[in-house]
Amino acid sequence: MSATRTMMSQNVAKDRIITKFPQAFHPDATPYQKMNFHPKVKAACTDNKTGRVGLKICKAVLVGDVSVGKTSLVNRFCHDVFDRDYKATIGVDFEVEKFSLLNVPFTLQIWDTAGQERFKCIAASYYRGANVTIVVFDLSDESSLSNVARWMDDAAGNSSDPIKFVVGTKKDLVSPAAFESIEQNAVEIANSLGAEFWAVSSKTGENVKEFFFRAVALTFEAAILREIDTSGAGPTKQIGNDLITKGDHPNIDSIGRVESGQDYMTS
Ligand SMILES: Nc1nc2c(ncn2[C@@H]2O[C@H](COP(=O)(O)OP(=O)(O)OP(=O)(O)O)[C@@H](O)[C@H]2O)c(=O)[nH]1
Ligand SMILES: [Mg+2]
Repeated sequence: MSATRTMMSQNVAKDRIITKFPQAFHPDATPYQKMNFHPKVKAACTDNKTGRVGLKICKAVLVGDVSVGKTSLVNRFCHDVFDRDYKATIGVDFEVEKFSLLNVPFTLQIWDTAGQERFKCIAASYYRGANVTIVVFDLSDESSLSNVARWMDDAAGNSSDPIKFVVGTKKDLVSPAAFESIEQNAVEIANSLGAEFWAVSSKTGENVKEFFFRAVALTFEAAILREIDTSGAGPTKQIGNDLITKGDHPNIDSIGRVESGQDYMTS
């Protein structure tokens, strides 16, 4: 997390506070059709009772071909920087980001894996238990899109029903006409995989924060709903207060996904 970022209470930076439910990139390119936080989730957050909950830190994993822009996407979001030079990721790396949603602290580990084949077996051991699977491809390189299904299979197949995204990067490199054409294909593929589609540019920053906020909100909501369902005692615990440092490998519980097709319009 950037040291210069203004910190608020609970050590959450000002620009990591989510008060409104972030919307999908495209309403026809998502299985997550809800428009607002679930009323039960809002009630749980308003209640704000302390205590421990089984849920630890949630985990997001980025996978995809070599050089599609996974590290750049993480660096743009976590550090607001962009590097034109390519430095291949060796094995895996991760960042920890703290958020506040509806005044409740929530922490996401963002795992950045290597696209190079020779690191695949290392990266694969980190897929397990991911709450969010993000398959990244390069909007300026059709071949990276054709590998999306395979990456999703590998990564999401090792997790328990994660929230799924297909993210096209380098939007700044494609003309509007080229974008329209590849977007159509990408939306079809994302839909067939039960994933939500996004198009971003780590160079300009376009849609990067919006994408991560969306991923965080869907993960948070699913985590709280699962806690409410499994505890049976209702929303009386505080969620997301555990901290980890690099090197820790917590055994994170997988979370249930919010039923798709629901539309929570209540305020
Ligand atoms: N123009 C432009 N270039 C980008 C963008 N994102 C990444 N790049 C460039 O693409 C190259 C590869 O980016 P990385 O983020 O390192 O790719 P990666 O997917 O992490 O690659 P591996 O770690 O090898 O799997 C770098 O030269 C980046 O500067 C983008 O949004 N726009
Ligand atoms: Mg990388």
